[in-house]
This record gives sequence, structure tokens and C-alpha cells, in this order.
Amino acid sequence: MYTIKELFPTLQGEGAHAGRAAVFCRFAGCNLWSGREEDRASAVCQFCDTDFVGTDGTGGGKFETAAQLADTIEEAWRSTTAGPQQRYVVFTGGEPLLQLDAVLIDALHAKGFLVAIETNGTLKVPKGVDWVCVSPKAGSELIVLQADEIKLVVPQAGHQSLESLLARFEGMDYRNRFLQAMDGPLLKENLALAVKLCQKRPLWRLSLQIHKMIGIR
Ligand SMILES: C[S@@+](CC[C@H](N)C(=O)[O-])C[C@H]1O[C@@H](n2cnc3c(N)ncnc32)[C@H](O)[C@@H]1O
Ligand SMILES: Nc1nc2[nH]cc(C(=O)O)c2c(=O)[nH]1
Ligand code: SF4
Ligand SMILES: [Mg+2]
Repeated sequence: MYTIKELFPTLQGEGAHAGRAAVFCRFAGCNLWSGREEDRASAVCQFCDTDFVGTDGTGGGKFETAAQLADTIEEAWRSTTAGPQQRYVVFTGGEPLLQLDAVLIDALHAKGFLVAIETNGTLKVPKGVDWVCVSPKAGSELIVLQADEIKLVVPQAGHQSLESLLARFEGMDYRNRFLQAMDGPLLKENLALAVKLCQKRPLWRLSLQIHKMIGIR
């Protein structure tokens, strides 16, 4: 059984694959926040920009089997794209690694999809995921120490020295490194910080949340 908040075709808005056609499948639930506003201030992750509670979003629901969910993802892909090429699904959440498993990954591979995830990096990544984007959260234990992409949201309360943290991540096995400004009331200031850090430390590139800029999901 998979519990899905929402499922829709769009463009990846962030990171190395920004601008790429993708089906987004958002799992309900996260291990770093309940998703309830009254728990935000006491959560490990306090800046989340996403509603991942329940199954009431577009395309959301409970899916009994991997085959049913994979069929639905394929339908979403077919609803907007002309052919079978470049099939791409991004599992996010909430935290996708609470639910994503080998059976679902295999079912998508059998349909020709590349499987990407957006993860907070605190849970083990199953074999077969084609693109791992890890976004570490201050105050959580990072166990995904190797990935295709690291996308650090800045600044985060609880980071002692941001530059020494960046230096540490620079020495680790992440093939692409991005800084993403924390959205919220201080977005403008946070963007200025991210720009300054990318200039100072050129191993990092700026990730803009382009879906928010252009008004798509
Ligand atoms: C909603 S999370 C879901 C996936 C996973 N739980 C994680 O944290 O990576 C998707 C992406 O949005 C980022 N994000 C969440 N809240 C944000 C905010 N307020 N501003 C910028 N990025 C944010 C996360 O860091 C992550 O890269
Ligand atoms: N278009 C679009 N791109 C995204 N990249 C990461 C997202 C996420 O919430 O995980 C996201 C999202 O919610 N929408
Ligand atoms: S870990 Fe990801 S989904 Fe969970 S609260 Fe933080 S940003 Fe949101
Ligand atoms: Mg998002």
C-alpha cells in the first residue's frame, strides 16, 4: 500500500534537472515533521514549504499495489507527452524513502521510466534509483553520504558555520552541488546570501525554484 498526497505531470523546478518534463509523485508523511502547523516549531525540519498530509491532492489516493501506482504514473506521463522517450518520475513528499521500495522502482523501470528522488538523506536509498537528490536538514542525522546531487537550503537555523558546512560537503561524494534559498518571509535576503556563497565557493550552483516563479506546480 502506498499513500500518495498528489501526483501530477509538470517540469522539475529545482536542481540539476530543472526544466525537465517529469511526473511528480508526492508521498504522504515525513520523518522530520508531522506536517501539522501546531508541531512545526518543535519539528526537526521547521521550514517545509509543502503540504504532504493526507491523500486529498490532485491525483492523490491510496494505491494497493506497485503495479497500480506505476500505471497511474504512466497515465500522467501520457497525458502531457507525445512519446515514450525520456520518461522521468520524481518521488518526493514528505519523505519518499518511508515508502519507496524495490517493487515500485522495478515496475517503473519496466515501463521505461528513470526514477528520481528528493530525500532529506536520513533513510537508506533502495537499489535502482537513477537520480538521488539529497537535501540535508540541520539537526538530523545524514546517512546518504553519496548522491547525484546535494541541494542545501540556506540559511537554516541550527547550522553553526555555514561555510565550514559547505567545505565539509565539498569533500564528500556529491556529483552536483546546489544552494537553494529558503522560501518564506526572508526569501529575498536568503537569495542574496545564496548568490554570494555561490560566487565565493564556485563548487556550488544556485538552484531556483522555477515552478514557483512561473506559476506551475
Ligand atoms: C518538500 S521536500 C520533500 C523531499 C524531502 N523530504 C526533502 O526534504 O528533501 C522537497 C525539496 O524542497 C526543499 N524545501 C522545503 N522547504 C523549502 C523552503 N521553504 N524553501 C526552499 N526549499 C525548500 C527541500 O529541502 C527539498 O529539497
Ligand atoms: N515543479 C516542481 N519541482 C519540484 N522539485 C522539487 C519539488 C518538491 O517539492 O520536492 C518540486 C515541486 O513541488 N514542483
Ligand atoms: S524533510 Fe522534506 S518533507 Fe519533511 S518537513 Fe523537511 S522539507 Fe518537508
Ligand atoms: Mg516543492
